Order: sequence, then structure tokens, then C-alpha cells
Amino acid sequence: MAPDRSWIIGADPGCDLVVDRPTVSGRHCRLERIGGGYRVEDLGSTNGTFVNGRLINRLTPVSMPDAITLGLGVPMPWPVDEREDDARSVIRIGRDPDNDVVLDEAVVSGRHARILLGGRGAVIEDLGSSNGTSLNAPGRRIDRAPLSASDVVYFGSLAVPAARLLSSGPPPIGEPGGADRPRLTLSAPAMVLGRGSDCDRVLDEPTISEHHARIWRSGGSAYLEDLGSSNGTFLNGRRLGRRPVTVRTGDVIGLGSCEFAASIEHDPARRSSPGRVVVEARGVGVDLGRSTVIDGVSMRLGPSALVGLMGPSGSGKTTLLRALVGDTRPSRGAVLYNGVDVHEHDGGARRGIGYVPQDDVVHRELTVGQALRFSGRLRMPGGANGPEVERRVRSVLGRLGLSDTERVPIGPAEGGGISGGQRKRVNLAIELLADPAALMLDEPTSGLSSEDALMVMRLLRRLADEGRTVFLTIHQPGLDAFRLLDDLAVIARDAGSGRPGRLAYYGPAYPGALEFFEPDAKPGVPPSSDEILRALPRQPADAWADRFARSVPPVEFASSPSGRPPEPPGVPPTAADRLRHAASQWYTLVCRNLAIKAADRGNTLALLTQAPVIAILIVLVFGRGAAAETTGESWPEVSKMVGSTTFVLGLSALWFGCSGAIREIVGERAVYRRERMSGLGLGPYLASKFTVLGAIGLVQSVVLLAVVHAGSGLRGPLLPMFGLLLLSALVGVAIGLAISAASRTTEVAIALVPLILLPLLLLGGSLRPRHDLPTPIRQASDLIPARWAYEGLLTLEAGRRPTWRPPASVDLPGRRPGPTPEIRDMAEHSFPGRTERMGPRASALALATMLVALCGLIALILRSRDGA
Ligand SMILES: Nc1ncnc2c1ncn2[C@@H]1O[C@H](COP(=O)(O)OP(=O)(O)OP(=O)(O)O)[C@@H](O)[C@H]1O
Repeated sequence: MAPDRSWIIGADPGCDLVVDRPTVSGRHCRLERIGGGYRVEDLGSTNGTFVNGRLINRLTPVSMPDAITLGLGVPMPWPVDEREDDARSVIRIGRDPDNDVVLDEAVVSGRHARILLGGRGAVIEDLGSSNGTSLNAPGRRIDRAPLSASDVVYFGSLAVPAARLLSSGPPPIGEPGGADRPRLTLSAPAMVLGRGSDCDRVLDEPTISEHHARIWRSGGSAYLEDLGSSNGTFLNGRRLGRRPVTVRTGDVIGLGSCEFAASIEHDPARRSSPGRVVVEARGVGVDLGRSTVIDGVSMRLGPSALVGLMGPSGSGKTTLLRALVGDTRPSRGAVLYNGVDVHEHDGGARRGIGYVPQDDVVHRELTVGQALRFSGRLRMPGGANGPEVERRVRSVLGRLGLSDTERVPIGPAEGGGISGGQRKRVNLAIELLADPAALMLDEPTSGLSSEDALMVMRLLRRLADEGRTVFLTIHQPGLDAFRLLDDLAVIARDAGSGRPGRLAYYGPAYPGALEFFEPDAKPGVPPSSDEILRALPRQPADAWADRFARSVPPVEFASSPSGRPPEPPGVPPTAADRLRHAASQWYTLVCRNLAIKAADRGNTLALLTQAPVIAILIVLVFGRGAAAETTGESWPEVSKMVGSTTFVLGLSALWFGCSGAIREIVGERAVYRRERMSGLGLGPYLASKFTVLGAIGLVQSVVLLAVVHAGSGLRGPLLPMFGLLLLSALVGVAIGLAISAASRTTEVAIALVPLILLPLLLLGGSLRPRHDLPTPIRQASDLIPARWAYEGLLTLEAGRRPTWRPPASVDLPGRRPGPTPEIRDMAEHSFPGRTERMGPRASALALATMLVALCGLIALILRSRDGA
């Protein structure tokens, strides 16, 4: 009898029903409608056609409730016309608020598409949208196509994983899986089934084990797992192995001799905003130093997806993450954020991404509340005002369970600070202040206990469910944490080969990744993410990468910006706006610096006491040797005292400035780097450092001069001397900041100190008079700020000592013969041609020039590190 109608089903585009899966053959099977029923025939496919778990080799009668699978577990889609009556529910998708899934994006039409959910799978239909609906690549437009959870649907150019859409549908109408089977409804995140009284669903049947199976929801899908039962767990007639399998509404779950129809209830949080951001890596390669760390990485991070990145230590996870957030510029390829190249558009795109680096991006001296408020003022878009920042800080603290720690200093934990897990959450909280649409985190669970790690992962799961794209590097997560991931990316790199890390896998995390790497299945041992890392060394990284590339269709990218640009093009800021913004950043940073100094009492006390202590020491060492008339000292004694005292004065001011600044930048490098990515200006940053350190230098200069001037009997004019000391202190600050900016660690910065201090001493002009130095060294000494401070202070002092004459017997070596062996002579001798008018001016000018040059140098160093 001839069929009424027939459909060819397979992977070839010309088939009536296209199922584009690696295990499905080009023309896989034929479905026929005949009379009131259907029959199916395999067309010589490689992997076979199965009906209710049995391989068929001839025309086999089937009906809609039968489980028909193509190759390795791919459900056969029913022709949509046939299924219309069978469709148990419809998910409407579009921009209009009355859709089941609302995608509030310009590229999405009001009523864009719908998904028909039937007993055996789903079909998506475009509803005549303006920008079309495509499947798995932006260009592959469809009017109607079968849909599975692993597909990515493009609404215009906005990509949304199908898993997210399928989990958003309304509850099915009618009895799933046939009216004759009892329904097994998953409404909680997880459910254990078995005979034991502690099970979530107690099934008192002799063929059911104490703890028989578990069913749980994760990342938009539901999974069924056998818990080592005696009589097995079945899904649509196939016995489960050790690994969990995806379960959908309508599937038939068999436990021992009992059968149930699965009904997966949907998570209402997923229904409104499946996400706004697509992050794409297009063939990204990064060279660092002389080695290529990663190469050819292409991936697309969909909206509201929680994606993990695993790989052996040193494989390039952090490098990839930093390229994705715009912190490291790829040597090859590009990173796009909603179609905008993050590295080309300096600000906007980058600022839309929340990035939590491995190192803390908080000052440990501050309390949790202070850290968040300062960060909020610096980072919240559009220069948010005080009440807005306050509201946002309170809301974020509450959401992350940190309200109780608001007044607790951040760290260290052993010094009464918050715990490691709380600190990770504070770092995350800082990012959430600006409500980013994408969040990238470098090892957010490292160093945490398994409970804390799970808590952080649950938090990230929630953030992804709210519509964010969340991407994190992770080392060997526990099974519960691993299950929370939607997708997993794995980087493989051959240890010691010098070859780059390659993308070895990117796809569903659990159990998909375990299946891909085919770890050794040990009966009774629960599967674990460690098996992936153990499997990697079995093949070279290139072999994994090739195998992965063969297993999935090549990634295609949107050719035009996909979705909403990261920052709506508003009115460009005027010069006045920019100035106001810079002033606000400067003010916030000054307040934060002061708060840190106030909290860091030990360090600040040391900074403030060093001036009086050193001043008293100078007086004690040199006594009143400079007050010649009163002590009756001889000429060389007095000139030596005056020379040494003025030299040590200038040197101390320089030193105070330098030592106060040496840790300032290097000590907060991670914070600076992160804030710079989110729009911190270099000008306000440097200005804030000079403001606070300059104020400290000012107090120190006043104390130093007051004590030494009075104690040693100096006669130089106070105000000009103070001006020179303050300038010296500022140059010292600039030297300290330059060392701090150039050093990778605080230890390196401190190790560089003698390199600075000793030339100041040796070439300053006091230990060895300048004119005695060989010519090149003398010329080099003009670059030494201590020499200028000395000249200025000495000539000021000389100007006030015109008449004193030493005993005739005294002779100063190298002194010009003549009758006036005054201190003026010594100044003239050391700095020929400088009068008491010229000397201080030349010194001030030289010091000011050095200050400006050093500021330029610090800015250059910091700028060169921006993209490093
Ligand atoms: N600035 C740099 N210059 C040269 N090589 C670098 C630089 N930064 C990192 N590398 C090298 O790149 C490789 C990858 O480093 P990366 O930190 O990305 O690895 P990872 O997978 O995150 O490691 P881990 O898991 O240990 O954190 C390492 O071999 C590292 O030594």
C-alpha cells in the first residue's frame, strides 16, 4: 500500500527534515504516513535508527509516543504539520512583553518566532520577523526547523542557546509521555528517587533500590542519573550507564519495573531575560614574550550562559580570559562584544564587561562598605551620585550575603578581616555595582573550601540565570559545582613543547565534556571533572583540537554588530563633562587614599614620625656648629657644619618623599589595572597620588626645617628654604612613584632603593665637592636632585653670612687665595658663579624640571603597562 506522504530525514540540506548532527547520516531514514499510522525505515545510515531502543532494519510501524532516535541518541523530529495537534505547548518569543520569552533587543521583532513542544522534541518557526531566525550560525536562516537543547538560535543577530529557550516554556498541557503512565515532576532543582525514606520521592516497590536514581536541573537542561541501582534506570527504553543523560518533558523514565512520564517544570527566573550579550573570540592567538601562549581559539559565549574554562596549569587560561576582557590585545584574531571589537573601541565595549582577576581588586585596609562605596563612585556609569551609589551598594551587599560584613575590614582573615570566600564575593560585588551584562572571572573558587566554592558557583549560576554571560576559569571543580555549568571550554597545551595552547573542547559541560574526553569509567565511582585533566595528556593538544574541530560545525560569526552595542550612542561628553568627571575621580581617589592611610595606622605613624626623629638626629649630630659666632668655631669646622647640615636637609626631604611613594603603585597594581580598564583616568590617578603624598611631604618639610633651623643655628631665609625642601620632597615622591610603576612586585621596588639612595649621596656635591669630580661624572651629577637641593639651600645660607672670618691659620684646600674665607666662598667654591640670588633660583628651576620630566616618565610607564 502506497504511503499518503513520506519524509526523508537526515543531515543533508535537501532532506525534508534536516537534522544537522555529526552522528546523523546525510539521508538517514524515511518516515511514512499510511492510513492512520506511521512507519519508519532506515536508509542505510552509518549509526542506525532505533525505535524504543531497538535497532530497526526494515519498515517498522511507529506512533508518536515511540522513542525514535537517529544514530547516537538524536531524537527524530516529527514533521511539524503532523505534530501540530500533538504540540503540547507553544513558547512565543519576541520583543513584545506578552511573549513567553521577552527579548528586549532592537534586532528582535515584536513577535519573532515560536517553539512548538511536542511529545518527541521541539520545532522552531519564524513568524515573519524582520531580521529572520537562524540556527547555529547567523546566516543559516530557517522558516521552520527541529530544535534541540544544544542548538544556538539567532534572532536577527542576537544569539540565544536553545537550552535557555526550551527551559522557558510554559508547563506542558495534558499528560506527558502518554496518559497511562504516572507523571514524575521535577519542580525542585534536584530530586532523589528510591525506596529509602530519605528520598525526595519515595517509591515503595521491590524492584527499586534504596537510592535508585537522581534527576536534577542544571544550565537549562534536566538530567537523569542512575545511583548504582540493582535493576537499572532507563530512559525511553535504554538503560543508563554510569553517566547522566539529558531528560526532557515527555520522556519515559524506567526505574526497575516501574515507568514514569517525565515532566520538567520550568524555572520562572529564566522566562523574561535570556541575556543581552554575545562575546565572540575569532581565531584568537596571543604571543607573550617570545612564546605563543594560545592560538586559534574561536568560541562564542551566549547570553545567560555559565561557562567554565579548564586546562592544565600554564595552558593559557588566564591569557585567554585577559584577551576576552580586553586586557591583553590578541596577536592574531579578534574579540568581539556584541559585534564590537573590544580592543579597537577603547572604553565602551571593555567597560561593559565585569572582570574579576585572580588577584584581589580591593584594598585590604578598607572595610567592605568603604571599598564598595569608593569603587561605586569611580566605576558606576554616568558619574552616579551619592544616593544612587548608596542604594546600589546596599542592594549588592544584600544580594551577595555580605550585609553583615559592611563594617568589617577586608583582610587578612587572621587579622580580623573577612574570610577568603567573603573576599571573593567582595571582588564580585565590586563588579556588580556597574551591573555588567557579561562577567569574566579568573579562578573565583581557588583557595576556597568546597562549601565556599559551591556557594560562589551557585551565586554565579544565579547571575547567569538573570541574563548575564558568565565565563570563569576553574581548576578541578567538585561535581556539584561542575553540574552548575552550562558549557565548558578546555584548553590543552603540551607541557614543555613550547607549542601554544589549543581549544580542545567547547560544549555542554556535564555530561557532554566527560563524554568527549571519554574518561575511564570505573563502576561505582562517581564521574568527576578531574577525569578531563587526566585524559588530556593522552594525546597531543593539536590532536584534541582537531578532534574537537571535526566534531562540531565550524564557528561562524555575525558579520555585523549582533545585538545592542555596549553603550548606547549618546551625546559625546564635552570638555567640561570630561573635566568634571576627572575632578570627581581625583576627589574619590584622594578620599580613598586618605581612608587607607587612616586605616593603616602603623605605616602612617612611621611616615609622620620620621621627620621629627631625623630632624632631632641631625641637630644632635651637627650640634650648633653652624652658629659660628656663638660657638667660636674655626672656619673649616663651621663651613663643614653648614655644608653637611644643608646637604642632609635636602637629602632627607628627597628621601621622605621617595620612601613614602615606593609602594604606592606596585602595592595596588591589580586594583589600578582593573580600574583603568573600567575608565579610570591616568591624570586623576597621578594627581591624587601627588595630592596625598605631597601633603605628607609638606608636613614633613615644615617639621624638618623648623627643628633643624632652630636647633643647628642656620640663618637661611625660612620661606625659600621651605620651598626648596617641598620641591625636593615632591621630586622624591616622583622618583618613588616611577620606581613603583616600573616594578613588578613590592620586593623589586624595595630592592631598587639603594640604587637610588647611593647616587644621591655620592653625587650630591657634599661628600666630594662637585668641582673635584671627573668631567663626565660632574656632568652626570647635574641630573641628581640632591645636588640641586644642596646648592639651593647652601647658597641661601651663604647669603646670610657675609662677614664672618675664620682665624688666619685656617686654610681650605682648593680655596682661592684671598682675604675673605667666608661660607660664601664655600658656596662659590662648590657651585662657581652662583650668587645667593642665582643659586636658589637655578635649583628651584632644575628641581621643577625634574618633577615634570618624572611625571611624564611615570605616565609613560603606566600607559605602556595598560595593555601588557
Ligand atoms: N607576561 C608574560 N610573558 C611571557 N610569558 C607569559 C607571560 N604571562 C604568562 N606567560 C606564560 O604563558 C603561559 C600561560 O600562562 P597563564 O597564566 O595564562 O596559564 P594558566 O593556564 O592560567 O595557568 P594557571 O592555571 O597556573 O593559572 C605560562 O607558560 C606563562 O609562563
